Amino acid sequence: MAPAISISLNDSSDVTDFVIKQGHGVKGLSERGIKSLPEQYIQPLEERLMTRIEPQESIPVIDMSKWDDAQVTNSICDAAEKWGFFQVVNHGVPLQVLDDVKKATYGFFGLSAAEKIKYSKENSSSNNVRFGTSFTPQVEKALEWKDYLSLFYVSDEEAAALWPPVCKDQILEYMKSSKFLIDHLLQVLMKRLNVNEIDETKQSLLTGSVRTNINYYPICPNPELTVGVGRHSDVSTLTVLLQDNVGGLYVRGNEGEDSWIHVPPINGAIVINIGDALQILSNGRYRSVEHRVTANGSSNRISVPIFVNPRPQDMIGPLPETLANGEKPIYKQVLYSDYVKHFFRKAHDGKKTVDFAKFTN
Ligand SMILES: CC(C)(COP(=O)(O)OP(=O)(O)OC[C@H]1O[C@@H](n2cnc3c(N)ncnc32)[C@H](O)[C@@H]1OP(=O)(O)O)[C@@H](O)C(=O)NCCC(=O)NCCSC(=O)/C=C/c1ccc(O)cc1
Ligand SMILES: O=C(O)CCC(=O)C(=O)O
Ligand SMILES: [Fe+2]
Repeated sequence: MAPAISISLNDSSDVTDFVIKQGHGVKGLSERGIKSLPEQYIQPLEERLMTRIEPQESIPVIDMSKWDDAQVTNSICDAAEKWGFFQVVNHGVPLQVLDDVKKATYGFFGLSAAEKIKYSKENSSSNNVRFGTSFTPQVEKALEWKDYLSLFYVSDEEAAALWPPVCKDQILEYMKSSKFLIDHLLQVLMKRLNVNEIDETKQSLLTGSVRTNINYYPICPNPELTVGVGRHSDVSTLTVLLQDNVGGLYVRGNEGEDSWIHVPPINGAIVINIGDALQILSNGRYRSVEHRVTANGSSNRISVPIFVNPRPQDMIGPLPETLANGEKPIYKQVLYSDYVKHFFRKAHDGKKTVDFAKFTN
């Protein structure tokens, strides 16, 4: 553990300097043993309280061993319509690959601040590699208790040149081993929308670009006052999310106001969630559901989401097949990179991002 250094926690600009400018992240604050949460991390009450946690509810866990079984494919589509979230087991991604990427995540965040800061927005030689903290600290009124590294995949060559050597191979392997699962899930989901053939254009809309994040949520001195990640829905088509065994991910449930369901860690399982792009492409049939991560007072937590997305230059809107029976389009056509920029330009704001793509009469 790093030696104690004196930072004045009453002075929020010192904290910002230490966490953001020097690259220590909230992990650095946590490891310095701070006893109370710096004020800029204190979230408004309504963002930290979950008035109704449904202990008896859970999102579906789908055994993928019989890939093509109608029961399996139906439960995938049903889950995407009802919950927007499910877990998969026997998914074909080797458990060793999952273990390796978790270890590599610890490897990256275990680097010194001086090493990690090389990948910050200010220092990174490419926009495709970014180490950061919270979500968009420049615009957030209250910060989130999370550090991350975000990697936008262009090619193996670029990854070899730009991604941190300590985690590059393991992340690439995880992305590659998940490809079959991703393609299969999307094929199944498309079939219910009467899309029977995924041509090149559709392939691009569904899987044209991939961004993988590694997230680190260090032990927090006052977990009840802040959040790991605030309420948001992903802007992806779908997200393949690996979590460790700590827990703390909550998904908005269907039982009225402020109902939340915990996503329990299951060894070897992968969480799948529908993102805004697929909600838009399916004209609202598949749901991109709000989720959040609590801060934890006793354990560090990591997660590794693969965001499968349209390409930035794609126009997204309801697929023609979803409108074939006269259904009215809920969403207009939007340029995907405009949509993503809109998401990153503001603090987390629940499900509001998708309004950007809604017809406003
Ligand atoms: C619109 C992008 C992201 C960037 O466009 P660009 O025109 O090349 O411009 P920049 O790379 O300079 O980034 C534009 C802005 O996007 C923001 N940004 C660019 N990536 C990032 C970044 N990973 N992090 C946080 N700001 C960023 C960043 O704010 C930046 O603003 P600026 O402050 O002016 O540099 C473009 O690369 C793009 O469309 N990528 C394809 C798809 C993509 O990455 N999709 C996102 C999937 S991520 C997702 O679903 C959920 C993510 C998430 C993440 C954290 C959470 O807490 C919760 C959820
Ligand atoms: O850490 C998690 O389990 C979820 C993180 C998340 O929602 C995200 O990165 O979009
Ligand atoms: Fe998310």
